[in-house]
Amino acid sequence: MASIMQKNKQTLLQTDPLDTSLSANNLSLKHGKAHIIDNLDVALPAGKVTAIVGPNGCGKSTLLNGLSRVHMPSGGEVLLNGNNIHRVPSKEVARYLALLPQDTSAPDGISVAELIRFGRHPHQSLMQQWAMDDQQAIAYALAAADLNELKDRQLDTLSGGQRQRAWIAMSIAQETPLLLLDEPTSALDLGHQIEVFELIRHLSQEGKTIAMVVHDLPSACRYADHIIAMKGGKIITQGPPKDVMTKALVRELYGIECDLIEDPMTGSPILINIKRVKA
Ligand SMILES: Nc1ncnc2c1ncn2[C@@H]1O[C@H](COP(=O)(O)OP(=O)(O)OP(=O)(O)O)[C@@H](O)[C@H]1O
Repeated sequence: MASIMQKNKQTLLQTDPLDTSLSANNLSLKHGKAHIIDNLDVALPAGKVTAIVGPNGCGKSTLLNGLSRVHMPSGGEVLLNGNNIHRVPSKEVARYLALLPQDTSAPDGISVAELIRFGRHPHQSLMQQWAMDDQQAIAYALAAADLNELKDRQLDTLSGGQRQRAWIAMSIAQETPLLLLDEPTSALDLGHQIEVFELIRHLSQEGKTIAMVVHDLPSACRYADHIIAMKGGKIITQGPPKDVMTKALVRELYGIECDLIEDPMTGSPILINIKRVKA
């Protein structure tokens, strides 16, 4: 039995974050009997920020969960560094890939610092439970998510936005080359949204590959290098924001008319004159 397990397990070892890759071939994902994603091919550009956009229910979270091994495919495969992710031991996957899901839950009474410490679990072994690296990663994550003043508070006493920052900090503390974030700024005030998006950009400049589900199109265009636009479980277009974001796409995705202008500071597309055309 042990030798069969050994044979099926695959090893990933990559030291340069830019060598870490995540892709899917012919990926199909179901909820119960409902086919949500069918035969989808996707590859996250290494070292870049990818924003996944599309209307409610189009399958963005399902795709992210499929890519991160949370959701078992009904067909096709997800490849982490070229290996079928379902054949890689969980702890090894967790050293490469962190997922911040849309719905999070934590044990009752846990503090912010304790939650963030969970992020270090994949790096610990029986021989070495806690090291200087862990301490530094936690200090970095606390500062990055602006949580130093809240680190001893119980998670369930925080506001929704504060709690969201604590979960972001946990993902950052995991120090993985791949970060998959499902609506990481949905509960944040404008100031903290910008901080989180700038942190995401900074992490990608350090070589991390990041995919985030975002509803706010101007933020997706401003902070992502690559947009994946989804509808009905399919990728309808993808590419750099300036190439992808058109009036026709916005109409197709959301049933709204708008004009697009360039942000005078960044050159990224902004929507104006927005009008609903479809009920
Ligand atoms: N646990 C579940 N059981 C059954 N159906 C589900 C489940 N989770 C999601 N679905 C369905 O799968 C489809 C895709 O859902 P998903 O959450 O991936 O969409 P989304 O694009 O992330 O939506 P949103 O923008 O609202 O978060 C929807 O029709 C949804 O109702």
